[in-house]
Amino acid sequence: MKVSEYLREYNIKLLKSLGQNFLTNQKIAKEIVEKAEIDEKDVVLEIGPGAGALTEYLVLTGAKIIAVEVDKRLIPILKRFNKFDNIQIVFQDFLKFDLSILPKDFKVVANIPYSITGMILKKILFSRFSRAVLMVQKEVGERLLAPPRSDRSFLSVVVQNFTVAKKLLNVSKGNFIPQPKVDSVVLDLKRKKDFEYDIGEFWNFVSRCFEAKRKTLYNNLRKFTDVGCFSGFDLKRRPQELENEEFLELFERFKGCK
Ligand SMILES: C[S@@+](CC[C@H](N)C(=O)[O-])C[C@H]1O[C@@H](n2cnc3c(N)ncnc32)[C@H](O)[C@@H]1O
Repeated sequence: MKVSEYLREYNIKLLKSLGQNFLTNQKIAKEIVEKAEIDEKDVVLEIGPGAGALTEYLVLTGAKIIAVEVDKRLIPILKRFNKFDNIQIVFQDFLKFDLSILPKDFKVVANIPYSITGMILKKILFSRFSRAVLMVQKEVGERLLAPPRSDRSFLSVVVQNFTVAKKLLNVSKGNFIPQPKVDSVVLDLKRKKDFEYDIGEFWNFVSRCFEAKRKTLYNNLRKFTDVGCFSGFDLKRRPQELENEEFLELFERFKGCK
């Protein structure tokens, strides 16, 4: 059955507040799962399975799938997966879901609710994931991948230092019901095994460097640390102008100085 038929059969009206734009194009769902290169030894987290568009293909990989969905109205639609013994569907708010129960190096494949993208990303990056294939709003995805000296945020710097990040697919808004206002992209975030810092500390540091994006690094840093720690560094630049590696260097200095 098609996604729209399931929704009609169970009389479910999709909610904007839960970011419920369901993927209707099965070819795209299949392609996303193929590009995630799942094998049967993997444990895969799906956030927000919705009516199961991606789940259909995830379950066929033979991997162990844990799907976390907040909307219990979708139980009758998702119960069709009960016949598979490699999937567990948990009806819970993902933001309250305990990721520490998943084994190290688990993967994430999800078309996430856009209104909580930042919180979802934070939770994934702070976990023991190895790779995340995520559909996000195009503008958000492009900003996450934005290089130095373009319109980027602290999250672009964190994501690009902590993972090898690239775009896998463009997905236009016509492939969803209801149709969202914006297009989407699918990102591939592969954790860098050699990132040697505490992600929480690095996250806080970079976010403070970007606190006032239009101000210089000097002005941002002096609010929380001794700028003397960064001697020899050109602090007259704005945070968007630095290379990713320069943030690692700044962070090293900051830690050494504390
Ligand atoms: C963009 S839809 C994607 C649905 C489906 N995966 C697809 O591709 O068609 C986002 C899904 O996330 C669910 N969702 C929203 N907030 C959530 C939360 N806090 N925890 C878990 N699921 C959530 C929504 O109910 C919805 O099913």
